[in-house]
Amino acid sequence: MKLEAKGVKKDFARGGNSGSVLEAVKPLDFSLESGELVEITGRSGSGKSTLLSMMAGMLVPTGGSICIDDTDIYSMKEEERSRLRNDRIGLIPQGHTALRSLTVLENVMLPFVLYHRETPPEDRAKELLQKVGLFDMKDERPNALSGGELRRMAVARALLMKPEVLLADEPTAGLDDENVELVMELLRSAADEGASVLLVTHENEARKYADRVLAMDGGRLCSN
Ligand SMILES: Nc1ncnc2c1ncn2[C@@H]1O[C@H](COP(=O)(O)OP(=O)(O)OP(=O)(O)O)[C@@H](O)[C@H]1O
Repeated sequence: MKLEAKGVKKDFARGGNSGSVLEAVKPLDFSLESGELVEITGRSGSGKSTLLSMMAGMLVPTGGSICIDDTDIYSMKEEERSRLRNDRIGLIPQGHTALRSLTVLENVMLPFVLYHRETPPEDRAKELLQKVGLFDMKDERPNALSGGELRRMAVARALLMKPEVLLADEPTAGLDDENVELVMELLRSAADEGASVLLVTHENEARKYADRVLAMDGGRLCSN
């Protein structure tokens, strides 16, 4: 699946009623093909997460379009876009997004629970928990997990539905070298199996897994 940003931009209102605007993402073009892993680096505040949220169908651009296989996702009805997000896009957002009332296994199965009615993919969820080293914690509640363990749980959740597009915002934040490698290998495997993978990271270690490394600076994207 091809994910493409065409002249996409995002402005945020700044300074209350002063009418000033922050151009968090300046008009840019970017495309992500099946089977490739692209890394975006850049200073804090340069617009990386804003771009990723727009690509994920979570944040309406101020201008331009985000297309999946030539369909503008923001021209879809909200319900259709949310189904597309759930079925075809795996998102690892910044920070922690665990539901505290569910177990680790149930948290990983969430993308399934939201829309599907057939047999839950429990075996796949367990296999992913094994891969991220959390199988023994599958029945715990998220508050028993460390920050790094919660990140790894989010990686397993994003991979559950074998998404065609995987968008990861700092998926290795707070992980030790061994776990950075483990998570990067999972993202690389997803790309090798045909997913389009976009990764925002400050992690130097991630470079060796990427097909392309781009840098964001002041809302602009350039090759690195
Ligand atoms: N909802 C919002 N409302 C107003 N300004 C915002 C909003 N979200 C982001 N910004 C601003 O847009 C700019 C880009 O933010 P963004 O989170 O995309 O940066 P980033 O490169 O991902 O940073 P970091 O590496 O720290 O996560 C920042 O100046 C930020 O303050």
